[in-house]
Amino acid sequence: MTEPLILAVNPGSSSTKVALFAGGRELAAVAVGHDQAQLDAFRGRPILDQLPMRAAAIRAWLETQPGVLAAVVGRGGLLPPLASGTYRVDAAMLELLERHERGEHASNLGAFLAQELAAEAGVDAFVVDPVAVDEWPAHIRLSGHPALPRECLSHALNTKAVAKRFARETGRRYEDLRLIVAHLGSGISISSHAGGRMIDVTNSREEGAFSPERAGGVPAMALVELCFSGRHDRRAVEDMLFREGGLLAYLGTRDVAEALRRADLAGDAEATLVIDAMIHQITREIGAAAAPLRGRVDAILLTGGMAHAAALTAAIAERVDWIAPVNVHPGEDELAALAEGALRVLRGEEEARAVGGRPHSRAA
Ligand SMILES: Nc1ncnc2c1ncn2[C@@H]1O[C@H](COP(=O)(O)OP(=O)(O)O)[C@@H](O)[C@H]1O
Ligand SMILES: CCCC(=O)OP(=O)(O)O
Repeated sequence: MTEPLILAVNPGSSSTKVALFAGGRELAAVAVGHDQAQLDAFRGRPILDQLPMRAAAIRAWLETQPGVLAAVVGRGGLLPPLASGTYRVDAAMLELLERHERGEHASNLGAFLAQELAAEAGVDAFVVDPVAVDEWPAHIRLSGHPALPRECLSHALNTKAVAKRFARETGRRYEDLRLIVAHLGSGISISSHAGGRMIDVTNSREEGAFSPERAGGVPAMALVELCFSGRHDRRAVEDMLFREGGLLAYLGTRDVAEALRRADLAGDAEATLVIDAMIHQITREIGAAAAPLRGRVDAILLTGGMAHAAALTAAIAERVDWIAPVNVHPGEDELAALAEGALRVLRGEEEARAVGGRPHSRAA
């Protein structure tokens, strides 16, 4: 029997990663680049304005690929807090994403792209483990003021996929492991896992370590001063924190390999200081993530684009391997995790959920 052909779509801030899978096997993949001039034209506009451009780029690639699709699956965006799993894209989900009450992010495009391409092929559209996956116990939500609750937004898709892969490879069940997963990409989220749940995680939009382009947690009173200084409007402050913070703000580059080269080969003191600071913040958060696990941690998993840099992962491991052995899983496994999530539903191993809470019937 031939395996169903699944198109997986992962919209990022500057590219859309796309792959075709036959069952769990990747047949072809591409990162459809969107050039800076194209992206600049969308600056300050709603993220959904990018839909026609991104859909056209995927369609052009898809036309070069043989085969008949069985499903399309996209990265899930800033939906209301959800359980981990595969969700059918429906009108309620699209309406929630259109309202973007939890914020704008490239992942909000995933359901729309999946829906549009699936409709053209006459098949179902899904998202898997959206960034809004929330498995927190109640006390984790308190920040220190009731007007400012903590929010769970993270790289749930890659984090869960890497944790489950580690479990498989070591012959154990994810549910039986106590893990810390550090997703080290353009944004950073560092999570504690126990009993098959992500019981705490630093929100990669606004907490924790600074990253190649995000400020992470910043001093609150200084932020208040900045916001009311009259020198910056709301958009400018958001950009300082979200797209133009971290490494980019300090060194003028979000390219970690370049920053490491500058620090190491060019002996650039500023680059050395900033890299040291980022390593310090990452390792401090990993240390903090051990507390909810009572210090009983089976492994620390380092993943995301930055985990390609051996010098960086070695420096992190050296500071945290007193907690647990450190395993490195460079890059991200998001397209495969998307395809696997859709496949579980197509094979009847999992029932697709609906954002409304109840599982969808196939006819919905
Ligand atoms: N070989 C590498 N060495 C060092 N840093 C890298 C390497 N490859 C990617 N990165 C860094 O990883 C970051 C992007 O990570 P990634 O997980 O692809 O994030 P996202 O998908 O959120 O854009 C970039 O800042 C990039 O500089
Ligand atoms: C919004 C939470 C997930 C996140 O930060 O993803 P990216 O790093 O891909 O922007």
